Amino acid sequence: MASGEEDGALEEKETNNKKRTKSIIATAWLMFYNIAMTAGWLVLAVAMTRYYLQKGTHKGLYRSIARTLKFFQTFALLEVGHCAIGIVRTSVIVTGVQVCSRIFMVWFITHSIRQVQNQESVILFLVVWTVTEITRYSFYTFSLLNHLPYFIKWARYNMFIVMYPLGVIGELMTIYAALPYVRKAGMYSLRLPNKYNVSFDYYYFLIIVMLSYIPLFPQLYFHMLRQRRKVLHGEVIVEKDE
Ligand SMILES: CCCCCCCCCCCCC/C=C/C(=O)SCCNC(=O)CCNC(=O)[C@H](O)C(C)(C)COP(=O)(O)OP(=O)(O)OC[C@H]1O[C@@H](n2cnc3c(N)ncnc32)[C@H](O)[C@@H]1OP(=O)(O)O
Repeated sequence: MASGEEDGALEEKETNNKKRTKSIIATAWLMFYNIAMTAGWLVLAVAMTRYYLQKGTHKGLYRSIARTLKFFQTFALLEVGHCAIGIVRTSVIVTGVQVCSRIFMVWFITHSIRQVQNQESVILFLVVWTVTEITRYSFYTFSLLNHLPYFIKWARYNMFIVMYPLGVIGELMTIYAALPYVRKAGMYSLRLPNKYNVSFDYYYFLIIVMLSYIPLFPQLYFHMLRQRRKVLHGEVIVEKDE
């Protein structure tokens, strides 16, 4: 009987040790990830400011920062993994929509359709993303260190109220500007007849993507408003299973 109890206690101790090791590794990784991302977006902020001050125009700005932007925004795909393996308490779906829409903007719009790269709307979403991400990743970094300055917490849960709609306006205007070029070039489209007997029109796909902002964006926005109430006003919010 006594030996059974001892075995149980030993097992519990081992499980706790494993959990602790796992959480130390996860915290170390998140620390590295958040510092790297804060640094990446800071580099982008400095590069954009320098370009604009030196050239006095936004034309050519996107091309000058494209590589760094593509690298750090693509790296953010790991965030979906963080949620999926449970090292951060965030919904995979919410994070997935957020990250995928950004990856889509970077690779399948701005990178692929050169003619839109000098649009003001590109600069709009770039500036908005940069300000948001510097705040967000420094928020996570300082939270992990248990030394979160109030102004970062405040900025994280207030700036999005304006930044989110501005970012969406920039993104939608850029996709809209891309439409005529996509139609003219028949880009990423598959016409019939072909050996697979399927057709795909990227032009109409983009229109569907634009329309999908209508149901999806409010969900992200209201998710952030709930997070804001929870973190800034201490409200207890029962989240539905996502
Ligand atoms: C095929 C094509 C598909 C296209 C589809 C198109 C449709 C798209 C429609 C929508 C379009 C959106 C466009 C977006 C534009 C912009 O981004 S504009 C710029 C403004 N943007 C924002 O302000 C972004 C706001 N969004 C976010 O912050 C997140 O991405 C989020 C996932 C939406 C919400 O974040 P969430 O993680 O839920 O909230 P938090 O409060 O920050 O965190 C919750 C807890 O998790 C911890 N945590 C999360 N990440 C980390 C991390 N990296 N490191 C450490 N910890 C992390 C966090 O600390 C919280 O923990 P607790 O405090 O313990 O709860």
